Amino acid sequence: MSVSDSVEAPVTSAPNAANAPLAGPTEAELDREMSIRVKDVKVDYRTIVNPRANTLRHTITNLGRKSGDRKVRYIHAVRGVSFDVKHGQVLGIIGANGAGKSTMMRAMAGILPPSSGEIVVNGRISVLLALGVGFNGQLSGRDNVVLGSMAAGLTRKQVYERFDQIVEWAELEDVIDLPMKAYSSGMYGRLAFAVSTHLDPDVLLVDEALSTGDAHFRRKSYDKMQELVGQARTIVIVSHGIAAIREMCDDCIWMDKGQIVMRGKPDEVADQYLEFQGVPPAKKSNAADETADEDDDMSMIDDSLNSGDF
Ligand SMILES: Nc1ncnc2c1ncn2[C@@H]1O[C@H](COP(=O)(O)OP(=O)(O)OP(=O)(O)O)[C@@H](O)[C@H]1O
Repeated sequence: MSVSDSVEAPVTSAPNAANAPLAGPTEAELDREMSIRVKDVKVDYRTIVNPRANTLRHTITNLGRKSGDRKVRYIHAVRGVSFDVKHGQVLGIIGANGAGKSTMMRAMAGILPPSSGEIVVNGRISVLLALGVGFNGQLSGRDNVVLGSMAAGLTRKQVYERFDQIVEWAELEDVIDLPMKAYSSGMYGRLAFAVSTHLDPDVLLVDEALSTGDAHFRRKSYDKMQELVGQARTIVIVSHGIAAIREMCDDCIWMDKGQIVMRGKPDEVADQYLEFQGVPPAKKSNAADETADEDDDMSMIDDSLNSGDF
């Protein structure tokens, strides 16, 4: 007979610390423990629409004129999204066009303030976005590397220590002193990728930037990402390249119409998402080459988008 069979616990109405349910971490503890916390975040864009400008004739005859009956319209891009990301987790965010993925990334990067809710990020962030935030085309590649790295929190000394490594990785030694407006979009993307991945970030946010450059650089970028994944950094990747999400991420969120539809293992979430999209079952592939059927069309679209986005 075991001790637990022979001895009955005293029945008491007094609170018993041993029997009390274990209290989970408090909000404040989670804020410190997690790498990223997104708490009931909403992001709205404010746009101006002219309700009368809905005909081609009206548009042409009133081109350049200000119309008196313009209306403000709010686009609810992110509608009450909550999730936590642990240190070292690699989270993929997938979803259809306009689902709110990039808006969510911009909010996490601190570029776009949420309309409501809260975002907590612990550690130094490095952001690699296909759209918008980038280098100054009037400045040389060299100046942009220095300014971009310092803006991300590196000291002048740290920047100089890493400078050669960054330029060498991007293979842009010959053009580093040219103004960046003279760079091709692929060259621009290579330098952006090199800077953001050589900053030793605690948190790396990558939005549709894995398909930058030619085949050689895709492979290089993929290898660099794998290296960062191996270093247990927290990484959030937004991509239409489902093969890359499957291979690199250990967690995945599917967003639609500004909300989270599903969160789970990348394979499970990706399969559900593709089924919802009416895409045939996934074929395992090498993400570096993005040869999967499910990705081919999307990476071509990404390419064309990336080419003009910097
Ligand atoms: N600057 C902006 N001003 C107004 N509306 C915007 C702006 N940027 C995005 N939106 C709108 O917000 C919604 C979410 O857009 P977002 O770019 O976050 O989607 P996404 O999931 O990243 O899409 P995609 O896969 O096409 O890149 C869309 O309805 C879009 O039209």
